[in-house]
Amino acid sequence: MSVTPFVQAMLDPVLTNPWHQLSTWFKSDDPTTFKTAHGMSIWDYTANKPNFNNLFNDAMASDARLVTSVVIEKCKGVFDGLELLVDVGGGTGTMAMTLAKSFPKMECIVFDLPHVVDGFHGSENLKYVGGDMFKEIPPADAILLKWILHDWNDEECVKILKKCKESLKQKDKEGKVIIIEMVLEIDQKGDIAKSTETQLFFDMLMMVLVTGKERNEKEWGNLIYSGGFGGYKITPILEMVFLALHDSDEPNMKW
Ligand SMILES: C[S@@+](CC[C@H](N)C(=O)[O-])C[C@H]1O[C@@H](n2cnc3c(N)ncnc32)[C@H](O)[C@@H]1O
Repeated sequence: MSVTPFVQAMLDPVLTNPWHQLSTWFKSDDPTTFKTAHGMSIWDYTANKPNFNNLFNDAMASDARLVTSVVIEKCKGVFDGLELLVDVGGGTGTMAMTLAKSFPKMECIVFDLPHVVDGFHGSENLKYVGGDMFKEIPPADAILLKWILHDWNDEECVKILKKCKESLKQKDKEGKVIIIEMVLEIDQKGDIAKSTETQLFFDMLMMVLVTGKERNEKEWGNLIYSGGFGGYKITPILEMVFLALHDSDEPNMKW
């Protein structure tokens, strides 16, 4: 399992140039340093530059390979019994493919921007659907958001979570949103945790490339409740944290 594609993408001039524009960005009204450097958002850039689109999607896929196996090993119960899961912003489907194989009774939909999923073919229980998560998410009884919310500011995240809630409501049963993200941590003695340096680097990366940020538990809680969800449970995996939300007012989630 190699994360070389991830490192290659991070070191590509398209992603390193924005770091050199910080002072210009600071004096401008641009939402991101990426926009100052390239004149458009990273998502418009991937739509317009097929080579970069491939590089970025391969980077995400290599990271997904690493995380998926751990998620399935440690959190199998989260997926047990689900009938239809939509991986929102699921890229080229690395995570959903593994989930579809591991849970053959569960239908999986990879939902992403059309230029990301165009040309991909699914299998018996895996489908690719192109669309915009700010407009409509296909109906599901579970929604997966892996490395999605950290790309967006609070207002945008609340919009995404409300769209998730609408999608879950269209199915006749209680649903859940499964979020794979990091939670910024400070340990019980008030010292910074081992992974804090990496987490803070990712926080800066989000500031440079997109409108998002990394969040601590309190910030996650605020987002989750503002998105209309009544409870959540956090399960640590690797240096990341696995969060699940319940589509109910029940604060004590179980699985
Ligand atoms: C950081 S990547 C995460 C990809 C994948 N979930 C993973 O962890 O490997 C964010 C994804 O969100 C997708 N995305 C961005 N804006 C979107 C939108 N409006 N609707 C659907 N997907 C979107 C991007 O195309 C990209 O695949």
